Amino acid sequence: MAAPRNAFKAALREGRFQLGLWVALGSAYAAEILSGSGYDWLLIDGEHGPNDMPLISAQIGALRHSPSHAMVRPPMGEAWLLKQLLDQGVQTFLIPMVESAAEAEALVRAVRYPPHGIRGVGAGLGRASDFNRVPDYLATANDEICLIVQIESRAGLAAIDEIAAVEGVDGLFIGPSDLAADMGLLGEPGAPEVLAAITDAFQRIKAAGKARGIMTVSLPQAEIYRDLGADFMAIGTDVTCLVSAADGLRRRFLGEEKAGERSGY
Ligand SMILES: O=C(O)C(=O)C[C@H](O)[C@@H](O)CO
Repeated sequence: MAAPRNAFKAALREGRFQLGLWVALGSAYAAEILSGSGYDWLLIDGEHGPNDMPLISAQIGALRHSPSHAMVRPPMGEAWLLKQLLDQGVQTFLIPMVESAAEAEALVRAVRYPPHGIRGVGAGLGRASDFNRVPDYLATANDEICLIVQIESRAGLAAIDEIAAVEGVDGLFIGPSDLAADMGLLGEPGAPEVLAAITDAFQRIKAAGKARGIMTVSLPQAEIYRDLGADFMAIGTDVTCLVSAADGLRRRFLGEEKAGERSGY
């Protein structure tokens, strides 16, 4: 028996668009609720959400048998942290703020067993190997890992061709908010200059044969990114959905807003 098949990675390889949602509430219960909403993938955000290892593990567990694939973004791409997440069963990673091919190569090595990498052997203790019930886990695990690196600075954009050429990087994900901030446009991810940079980045990633990812909380912006050729995209967050629904319900009851007025994302 081999490591579990990574359905998200397979879909990207086959060119099937994957729709996602950001999950930052830090709750396994919320993640389980969202797994019924029909998204192809859910991003458990350890960079900005209040998540630690047990909490991330609980969310991975909640999504384990659901149709929504769990992707995890650790606060940073440290090998020791990736090792723990790998053993908990994380197969798809989104690594923030990658700015060079050397960083990307180190990440590839961090998520692979020797001789291709430096991943430590201990998955028998974790969910990754179904707690040591998957006999061929060690021999097959590398093939099912999907590594997505986030490009969200001018330095990352400058190195994008070299980063995209790294074998073992499956996709490049543009972070419009941080990119805008780095470009001197804090809070303006939809600015024309940022869109021009994203358009150019998408073309370069496509030319390298890698998948193009992005996120937004604006539906009109999502349509623009879709037209630009995004292969996978998150179109909102659990937090913004909750705020929008709760605030909107109260406003509608109080007559401050007509039903549907704030349907938004
Ligand atoms: O820079 C970005 O954009 C991202 O990395 C996504 C964010 O962290 C954020 O917009 C999530 O709401």
